[in-house]
Amino acid sequence: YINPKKQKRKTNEKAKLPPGSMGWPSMGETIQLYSQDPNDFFAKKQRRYGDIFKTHILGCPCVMLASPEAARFVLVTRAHLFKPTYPKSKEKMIGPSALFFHQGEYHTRVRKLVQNSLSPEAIRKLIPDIEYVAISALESWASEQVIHTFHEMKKFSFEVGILCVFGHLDGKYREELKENYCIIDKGYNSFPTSLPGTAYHKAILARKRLGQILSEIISERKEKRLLEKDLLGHLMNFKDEKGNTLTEAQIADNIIGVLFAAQDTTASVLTWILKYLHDDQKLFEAVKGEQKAMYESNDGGKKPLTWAQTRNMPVTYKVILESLRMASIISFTFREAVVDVEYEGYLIPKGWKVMPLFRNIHHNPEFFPDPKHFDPSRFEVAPKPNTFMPFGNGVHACPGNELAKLEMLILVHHLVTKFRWEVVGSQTGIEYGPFPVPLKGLPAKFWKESSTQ
Ligand code: HEM
Repeated sequence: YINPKKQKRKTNEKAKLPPGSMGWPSMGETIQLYSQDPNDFFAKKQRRYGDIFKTHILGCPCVMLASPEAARFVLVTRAHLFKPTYPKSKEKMIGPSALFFHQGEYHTRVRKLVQNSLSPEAIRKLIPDIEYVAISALESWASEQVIHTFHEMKKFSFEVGILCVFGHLDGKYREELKENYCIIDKGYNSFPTSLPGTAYHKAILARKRLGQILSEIISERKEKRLLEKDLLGHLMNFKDEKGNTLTEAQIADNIIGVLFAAQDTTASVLTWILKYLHDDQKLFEAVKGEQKAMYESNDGGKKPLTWAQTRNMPVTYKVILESLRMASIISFTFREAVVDVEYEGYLIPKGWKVMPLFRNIHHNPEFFPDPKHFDPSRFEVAPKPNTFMPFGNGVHACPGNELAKLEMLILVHHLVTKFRWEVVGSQTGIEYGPFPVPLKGLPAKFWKESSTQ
């Protein structure tokens, strides 16, 4: 008879830590990570130590995982052994009840509500509204000299986020939300301190204000007894088997969290798409051909796009997938081992962080030949299982992925059928804020195509 508990401990005793260097004990390798392209940092380590290696990041011992199997182990098959982990300052800024900080029953419950409000059935109804937001954005860019593409894309993805969360929200609330989000944006990655006047402190105040605005919106809905099918409606109407509802703070944290998760991510990818299309004329023509055909069949854009049409844009869709792979804007994620875990003979001690390295997997020539080359046709064949995870994997995988793809398709449709654009300046390179975007946010000039013909 073998006692499984003893057996387990024995194996753990034999397991050794993964290879790797821990750097300086206090600062770890943090300085090295931030002083160079983080992907070079990981790629060098991977070449030296293999797919699993240890290091110190932000003062924490950490195991990095660069194989699809290891990422799946942490995010899917053994997800219960690893909890999400974020710096306390970020948790405070977004709100501690937001779903991505949680594991277990509360997470599952809230996630279901978020998923329902972002399901294909829910988002297909938003197509005309998203089209309206996209066209207004494009028209406004065409009336400017030069725009900061990333900033403008952020405005666009925020408006779409608002549509999902609140449906048609009063302009007064929209402006107030935008204003306070901008302040949070500036403070989110700054040094956390309670000193008045600092970007972080201002952001914390703006966060409080966001809570108040949401409270007003909720009161108004309650007064009018509105039963909406948007995310706010789902969260407000929730009742568990015992009749418990969500508190206003839980609702607010989740709404602020979703808007946060939706904005910079989608905006960065859209900025990359514009750069890739701009840099490859043949590709641009192929996308334009596909979209123009649809535009013509919709009476020159008089009829709105249908859900079926958005599901049938194979050329554009592959450009989106390849942009997600190339840019891999979420290069990695963090979890923390809740017990000692053994993987492939290696020990991951309790309390250590683990980081599945999405970007390294997406740029591994074994899964994506010639990985630095932008080639949408590689997606004519489905990638090998678990090698393509731009939206993560498992219990915390992105519930907004269909919406993100839908809004990107819609924006590209209107962009290539009616507008042209030129990137301004000759800078090439990447900026990290913290998601990678083209240098200076891709300054560009837009114009309406008809005015050049
Ligand atoms: C191209 C755009 C986007 C990308 C690349 C992206 C990527 C991701 C990734 C990789 C995760 C998982 C993180 C982890 O496991 O640690 C995630 C989670 C999440 N995303 Fe997205 N996302 C995008 C757009 C959106 C949008 C538009 C929304 C909402 C409208 C959204 C809402 C969320 C939420 C709420 C989570 C947390 C889910 C959970 O913890 O259960 N995302 N996203």
